[in-house]
Amino acid sequence: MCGIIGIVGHQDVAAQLYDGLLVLQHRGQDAAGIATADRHRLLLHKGNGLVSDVFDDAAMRRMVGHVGIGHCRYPTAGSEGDDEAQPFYVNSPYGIALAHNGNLINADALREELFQQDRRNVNTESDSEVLLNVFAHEMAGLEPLSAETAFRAVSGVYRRCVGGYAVVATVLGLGLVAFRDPNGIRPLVLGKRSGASGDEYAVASESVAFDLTGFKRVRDVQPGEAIVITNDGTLHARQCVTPGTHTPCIFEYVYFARPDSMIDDISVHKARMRMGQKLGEKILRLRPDHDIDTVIPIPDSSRDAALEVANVLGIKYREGFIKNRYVGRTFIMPGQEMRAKSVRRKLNPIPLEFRNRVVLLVDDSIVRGTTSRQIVQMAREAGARKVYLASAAPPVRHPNIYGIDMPSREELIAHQRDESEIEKLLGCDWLVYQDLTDLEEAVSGPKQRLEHFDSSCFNGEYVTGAAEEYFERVRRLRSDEAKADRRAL
Ligand SMILES: O=P(O)(O)OC[C@H]1O[C@H](OP(=O)(O)OP(=O)(O)O)[C@H](O)[C@@H]1O
Ligand SMILES: NC(=O)CC[C@H](N)C(=O)O
Ligand SMILES: [Mg+2]
Repeated sequence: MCGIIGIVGHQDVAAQLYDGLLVLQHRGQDAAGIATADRHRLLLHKGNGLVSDVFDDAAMRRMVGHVGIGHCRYPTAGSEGDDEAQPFYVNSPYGIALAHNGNLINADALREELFQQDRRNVNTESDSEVLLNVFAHEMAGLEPLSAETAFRAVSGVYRRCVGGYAVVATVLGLGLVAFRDPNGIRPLVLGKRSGASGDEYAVASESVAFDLTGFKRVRDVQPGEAIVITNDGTLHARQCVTPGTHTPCIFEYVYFARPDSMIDDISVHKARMRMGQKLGEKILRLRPDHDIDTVIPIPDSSRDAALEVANVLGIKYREGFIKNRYVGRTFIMPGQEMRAKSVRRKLNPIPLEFRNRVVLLVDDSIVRGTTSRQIVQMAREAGARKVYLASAAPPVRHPNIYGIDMPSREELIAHQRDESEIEKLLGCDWLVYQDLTDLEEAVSGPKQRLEHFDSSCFNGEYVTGAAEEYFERVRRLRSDEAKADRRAL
């Protein structure tokens, strides 16, 4: 799940893009990049690493221009190489830089089509470079360069690109173009700031990016909608395709997004608290006479839910695991060996919170089981009498194909296993998962703001459709085994 941001201001925007990327860092730790547009040039700096590693003072000083875009990457297609860091750039037409959050599921066919039919070469394995070339091809030949022509080009992208995508692009001589896939699977939000020189606009994956940069959240970009902010700061918006069913990715609320973000007008923090409430109620239904002494969250992402589980059960909430703040998120690391090592480096128990107690550990989700397996073991070694485990999301049984790197069913601990088998594998005394209807209701909230979700990793229903060969191909290219083989080359 990458993070994207775009700003059109009245002064140089690179420093603000940098600040925005810093707070979107949780969405992608592998690579980062910024492109700014001067009057006659696009300036681009990108590379592998955290935002703070990729940019130093010298790099930042070069990045002039009052329009720009930024990206932090969590690879879901192609390689982890720095040539696939984003934004990507094409010089024709006009000079366009583009950054993308999501995944195209027809990238191979498009790549072929671009070469054979549009005479364009995509020089990496990245689906985002494919998307850029489709957009560039659709822009080529449209005159004059204006918001109108950009909207027509985005309509062309919608006709051709299938999958989950939220996109920011800067077009030299025009300004900023941003759009969201027809099902609104990936998030994109619009912000505004009024200054002495007039209004300034920003778009970002999550509203939290605005907090640090002084923008106010205006609204979410709608599924199938494009926004163009021209160099003079004028905002244009257009529905460029008949929207499909709006199915935002439910995993954003479960894990990816920061709790201090609003996505599709829903507070992630509140959604997680409601997940905890529902989960607590389910535990009470299943075990009215439970013997739990303490509820312990698995930091970071489960905290909101765990606190509410404790409230519903009416028992103590204790921080039993201390997180090393210098270790990043383990789930979005590229290889299983690195993920497994990082759990122990990242989390350490406080034994007195475990000794002789019956503990209920709460996590937001169990995907490969890397975290929970080790955490249960740590809780036992720290002296817990019994270790129960609760997941605020249902079992993850299906691959994600819209921008989360869960390519292979075989890597998922819940694949072809029932809950008692998973319980044994994780080594806990009792395992309880949230039900999908409860999760969806928790996110939707009392105002029922959303009716449908992309819950494909839980129920195997893919809103864009996907052929079995696609899953096979993704598994072949992106399983942990395939990635390890590539790294060994
Ligand atoms: O079953 P797994 O494959 O281990 O994946 C699930 C775990 O990974 C994530 O944590 P992560 O460490 O990435 O980030 P966090 O600090 O935000 O919780 C998530 O919150 C779960 O703890
Ligand atoms: N997680 C994402 O949004 C990834 C974007 C793109 N598919 C890449 O791999 O770079
Ligand atoms: Mg976690």
